[in-house]
Amino acid sequence: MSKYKLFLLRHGEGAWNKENRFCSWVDQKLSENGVTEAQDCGKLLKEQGYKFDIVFTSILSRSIQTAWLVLEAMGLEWVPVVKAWRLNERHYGSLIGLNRAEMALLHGEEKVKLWRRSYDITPPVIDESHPYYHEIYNDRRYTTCDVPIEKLPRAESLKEVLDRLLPYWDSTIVPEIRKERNVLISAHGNSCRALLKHLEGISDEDIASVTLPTGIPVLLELDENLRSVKPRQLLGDQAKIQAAIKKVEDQGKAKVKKM
Ligand SMILES: O=C(O)[C@@H](COP(=O)(O)O)OP(=O)(O)O
Repeated sequence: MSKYKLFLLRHGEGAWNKENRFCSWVDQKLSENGVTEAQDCGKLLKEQGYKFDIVFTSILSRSIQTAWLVLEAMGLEWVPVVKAWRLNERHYGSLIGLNRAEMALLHGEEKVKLWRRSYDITPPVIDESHPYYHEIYNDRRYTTCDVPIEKLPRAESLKEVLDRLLPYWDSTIVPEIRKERNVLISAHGNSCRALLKHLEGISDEDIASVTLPTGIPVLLELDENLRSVKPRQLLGDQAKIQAAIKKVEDQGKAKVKKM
């Protein structure tokens, strides 16, 4: 029986989503389109009569900005926004900054699909020679985490995302849900996929075909044990949502650059 409702949201389109680059722990703001997506998401939730008592985000700007825009559109600016690195996007290691279509040309679409969607394959780690290494690990936000900077990930599989996210889910988010607070998690494609895998009991194989578009609220209905009891609902125009999912999937296709 459905006892609790929970919303997951992948942030609105970010600048590097648009450029088809692996963004991961690089802190990019929303694109103009991403701002509109987040505002539209808030309007839709308001129209449908939903309210939030607390919002959880990662410590990456695109998820925080999305939460703010959603709350503003709902007239709920006063609602607390709680941030944690444990909701950050998956750490894509040395793939960070690279263009997916170019990687598909170089390494093949299958390899890029494995990197992006397999459950337990960790991409190559980032090291100090990587152009974004210092930008990430010298960022003051990472001194605020519950683990020291040197222990923070250097690359993660989806499984490793779930391993670092679950303790936070259990200790901090679950108690709010059990208090019957209306919770929104504004996070990322892969941190939301990891949580979905856990809540819906999706197999290691089947999670590969779950793709989330930007700016679309995902409604989950959970039972007493916080397990999903109904198929997830992606709210909004279903044809547009399917097209947006296909667009994300196609980001990993090899495209020959026009001369
Ligand atoms: O890191 C990124 O570039 C994307 C996910 O990339 P894919 O797994 O879809 O390749 O994360 P998000 O935009 O949700 O923060």
